[in-house]
Amino acid sequence: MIYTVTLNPAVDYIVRVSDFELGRLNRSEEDEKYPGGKGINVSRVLHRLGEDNTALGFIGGFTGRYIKEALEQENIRTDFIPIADDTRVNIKLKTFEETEINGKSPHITEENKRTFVQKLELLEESDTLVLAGSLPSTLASDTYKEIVQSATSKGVRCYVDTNGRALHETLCAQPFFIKPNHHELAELYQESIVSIKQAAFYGKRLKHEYGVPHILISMGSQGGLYIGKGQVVHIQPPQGKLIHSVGAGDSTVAGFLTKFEETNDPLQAAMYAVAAGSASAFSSDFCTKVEVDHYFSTLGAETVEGGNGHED
Ligand SMILES: Nc1ncnc2c1ncn2[C@@H]1O[C@H](COP(=O)(O)OP(=O)(O)OP(=O)(O)O)[C@@H](O)[C@H]1O
Ligand SMILES: O=P(O)(O)OC[C@@]1(O)O[C@H](CO)[C@@H](O)[C@@H]1O
Repeated sequence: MIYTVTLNPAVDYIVRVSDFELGRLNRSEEDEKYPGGKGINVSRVLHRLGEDNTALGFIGGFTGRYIKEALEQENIRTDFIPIADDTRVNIKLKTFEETEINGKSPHITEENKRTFVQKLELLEESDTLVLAGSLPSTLASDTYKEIVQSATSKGVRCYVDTNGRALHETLCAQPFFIKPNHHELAELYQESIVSIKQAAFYGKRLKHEYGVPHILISMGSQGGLYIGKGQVVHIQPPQGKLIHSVGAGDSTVAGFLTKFEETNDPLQAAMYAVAAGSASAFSSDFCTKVEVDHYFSTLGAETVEGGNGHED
């Protein structure tokens, strides 16, 4: 079974205002609400790609109820832990550019955390765990690291998509897969990364230092760079018009996981990941399987260095 974990979910409130002015009353032309948070987005895309999964995490209040109901309407199983505070609301303001204001995280008590850890104790060897998004501020920065250590010791495959200190600490627990974007990778090394060559350099360094088996660096309109054993491969994204980039990275994670489960081939998985990320970036909601399969059939991969892309 695949489980996604969103410790800090959100209702994503997407507001379109074409002539937005700071300090004035602005009225939206269109607004939409979605159940959000990175793990929840991964759950939604996995489901669209045909992968049965269960969404875990903490939810509370009217916003939490909305998330649970919205997921259940899409036939996605949930097993959230209720908390006292309201789940946050994240504002995605679309003017001539995209501006995000992510809400403050709710309080997670020690008791909430204990209940969650007990739930994870039931994981089995054949399970896959996706840990995605920020940590609520009341949880320690090594929370993902602890979860990955414990799950990996049982043979559970852990996919991690987070940033900053939480990512840095989790690397020591050697998750099966990580998907930093190039800004997150740059932050780890306090460097600037803009080119594929720079991303390859720091991605290889990260692999050498921490031994994470599968690293996919997402690079927005430059596609993705996969770094595996003896493989450093760049996948150029398909052509298309950017409509909504929020959740493109989560679609990338879901794409990799879906194809890897099917083929056990990381290069195919990385290509499917880029196809899924781009298909979501090119639509106003998330990608559909038809779109992802179509883009996947058009993609190629180019070895940056370190083998022909098919070595293990
Ligand atoms: N402008 C674009 N054109 C084509 N593909 C894109 C574009 N932006 C994003 N993508 C696709 O989506 C994938 C993930 O994008 P990105 O690197 O921006 O992830 P991210 O920063 O984690 O995103 P987010 O946090 O918004 O979910 C890319 O690897 C690429 O395949
Ligand atoms: O604040 P975090 O947890 O880092 O990111 C949360 C978030 O911005 O990420 C998702 C897109 O990837 C959105 O659904 C959500 O609002």
